[in-house]
Amino acid sequence: HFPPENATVYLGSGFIQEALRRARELTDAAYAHTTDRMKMSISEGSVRPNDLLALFKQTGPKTKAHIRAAEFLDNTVELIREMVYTHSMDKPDLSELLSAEDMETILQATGCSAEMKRPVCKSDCLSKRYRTITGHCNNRENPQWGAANTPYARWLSPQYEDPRGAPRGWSPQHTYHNHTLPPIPLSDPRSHTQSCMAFFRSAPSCSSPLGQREQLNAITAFVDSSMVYGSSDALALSLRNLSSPLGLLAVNQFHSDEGFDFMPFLNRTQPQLDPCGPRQHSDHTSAPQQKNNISMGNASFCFQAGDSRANEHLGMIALHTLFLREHNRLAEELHRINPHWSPDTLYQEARKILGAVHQILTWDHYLPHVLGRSANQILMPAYKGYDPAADPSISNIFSTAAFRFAHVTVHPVVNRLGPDYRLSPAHPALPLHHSLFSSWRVVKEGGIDPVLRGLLVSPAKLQTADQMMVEELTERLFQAQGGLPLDLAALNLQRGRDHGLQGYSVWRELCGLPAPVNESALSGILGNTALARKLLDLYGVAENIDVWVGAIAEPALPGGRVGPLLACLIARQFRGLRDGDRFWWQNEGVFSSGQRDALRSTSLSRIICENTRIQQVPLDPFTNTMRAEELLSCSNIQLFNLSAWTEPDSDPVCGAVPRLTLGFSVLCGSAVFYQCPAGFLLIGATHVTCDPQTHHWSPQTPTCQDIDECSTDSAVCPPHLQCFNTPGGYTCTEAAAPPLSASSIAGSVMSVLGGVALIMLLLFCYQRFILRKADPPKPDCCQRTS
Ligand code: HEM
Repeated sequence: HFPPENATVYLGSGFIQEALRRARELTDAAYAHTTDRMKMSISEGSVRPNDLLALFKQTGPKTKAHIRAAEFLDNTVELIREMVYTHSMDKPDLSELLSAEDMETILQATGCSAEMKRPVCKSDCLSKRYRTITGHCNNRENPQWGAANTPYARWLSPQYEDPRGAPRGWSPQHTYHNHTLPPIPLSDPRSHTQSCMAFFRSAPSCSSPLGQREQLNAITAFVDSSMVYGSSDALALSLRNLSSPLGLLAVNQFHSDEGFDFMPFLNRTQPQLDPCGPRQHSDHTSAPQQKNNISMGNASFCFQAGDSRANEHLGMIALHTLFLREHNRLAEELHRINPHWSPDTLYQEARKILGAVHQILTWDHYLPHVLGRSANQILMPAYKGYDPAADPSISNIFSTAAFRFAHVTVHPVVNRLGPDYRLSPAHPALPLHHSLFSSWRVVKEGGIDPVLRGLLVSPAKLQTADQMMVEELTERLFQAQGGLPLDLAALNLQRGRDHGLQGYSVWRELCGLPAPVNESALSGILGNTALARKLLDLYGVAENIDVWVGAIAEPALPGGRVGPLLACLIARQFRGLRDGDRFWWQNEGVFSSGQRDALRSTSLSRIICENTRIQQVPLDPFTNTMRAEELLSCSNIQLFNLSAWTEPDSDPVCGAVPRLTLGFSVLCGSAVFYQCPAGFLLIGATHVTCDPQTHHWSPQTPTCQDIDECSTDSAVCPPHLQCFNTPGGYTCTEAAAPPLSASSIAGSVMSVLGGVALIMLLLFCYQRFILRKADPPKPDCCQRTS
């Protein structure tokens, strides 16, 4: 079966099939192992900190399918390599040994072929108006750019320890610039209780079958409020309230926040695995009542949102809840001004507004504080319109290192404040690890308002060289969920190696910043000789420093929270996300100029005022508010005026927009699109267009016709019940008689009343003319009853 030396013969199908068979077995065994591990967690009745890491990833069915295919592919390629090596003792170059057909066979068999298929993009007016949920087709030429379940972009090629993707530092003997990479130091307090910290590699993606390992981004890259709506169609659908005619998102059916909604609970099939409830022995600082598991029926405690990290921190829960409420508020308001819009249109328009709001809050209100005003001006020049050549995909360096800068800004204490912005005994301040995965606290401890007030007036942690990350994150991460705690700093460093990120100096060079060649250069860059020495003691040379730690060690730029390297990397990512987004809120044609003007006035404070009971807010929630006197009353905050979303009722050329008496319509360009309510069928065209020649709408306006479910589907009711059609629905009843409509009920009441009146009259006549025979009869009296 094997090619002779120096032959350019391909491996052949028998060989490929054997590799595929063994790789499938290996992959299945790995999945079975994970299932067993999960079963063990269930039988132990606990979620271990490492299981929580798995929860961090958005593993919907589509992501799972891609990961499985990629792992199958990875195992196949690895096996082929091994099989060739054992036979020829030669380091194989698979690109020479696998023909194009062999490669196609492998991609088909593993499922990667289907995963990498170019999506078909719709081009009707409404598809051009709204983003897809998955982010596909934003870029028409490169429809995968920025989409969910695509690999992270690389700005620098990866550097692994072998040609495939072994993590940097995997082999203790492997050296980098004559130095080994440092392991977690032995002085770690955990070394008494655990010899190592479990770590799972990020899943590979299908994208580079024979090349180096790439990781998968399961969510959309775009700042599109996907944390509210989800990044997969299935999740997006499950987050909606499909029975509402208002395009609302589903809300919690068990609890409300004094009239305001909570997110629904996640419907977990294994409630034991839910990490969000109070823990029986979480630890000694919990109040006794918090230690008892509170029953929520069969529902789980974790909230369901568009992003799986929603429950990770109380602040995240509060913000996710806030945006859910804002969607529903917007949809209701839009319905008020456009009652002819369908639930889908209301959902999409509210989603579009929330996406724009999120972009404005991020770019205009948040980023300048991260980069510093002057760096922001230089690195984030004014918007010049959509650039189809700009790739918005999230880069590996951004997610694995740069945007994790914020881990060093996380405060160790979560303040929850009362209406007077003071700590109150009702909801005391919490150590950070008690606020992780603790959704029950907003349900049972005063809703989201105290958490939001805490966020509004508590400063972020200031990063210092001697305490980069708080111990709450390095010593107690997920401790309250049981098991041995994790260390977020160690995870960040190891993740960087797992993803093959190159060292600190190389990234500085990419940014046009001088690479530190010696200790004094590094001391100059870090503004701290002791820190520079410590890093060089550990890593030997600056090229070896793990980029995350090198980057956060740089002092912040004036008015910002990050140093020059992070500013460069973060700004580059955000420029791509802005310029490469066809639905960017300022891109011509996305919103009207009136709508853009309204959007410009948006603020996080306004959203808080409109969706909570909070009465006082800072003018700019992204700057630190020190004193209660600096707060403004909500009545002084500019409200969001949606009048620019009122749809015109006439077209300049064709006049009045043809609407449906029963049914929905929406104007898109010079066309009107129609939809019928559930239970009705659209008869006629799905849309009509304004004909500039005739000045008429054509073709004819459609109508909505009631569907007779009883005659179209005989099995609609159980066999022993009879089906009766009603407008938009049907009923199943035992009685043979049809259910009464409103008009027939009124008719029946009239008949009964008439009958009673008749009897009364007969009685009256009987008494008067039969019992009292002496009186003369009055014919008109009895005549009236006839
Ligand atoms: C209490 C607050 C936070 C906690 C407990 C937390 C925890 C975590 C954990 C456990 C991971 C996964 C680590 C790994 O295995 O690689 C992670 C990843 C990450 N975190 Fe945080 N984090 C927090 C706040 C933040 C903030 C404020 C930001 C940014 C503004 C942030 C940005 C990120 C990013 C970008 C990733 C990588 C995501 C990915 O690629 O999947 N985190 N965080």
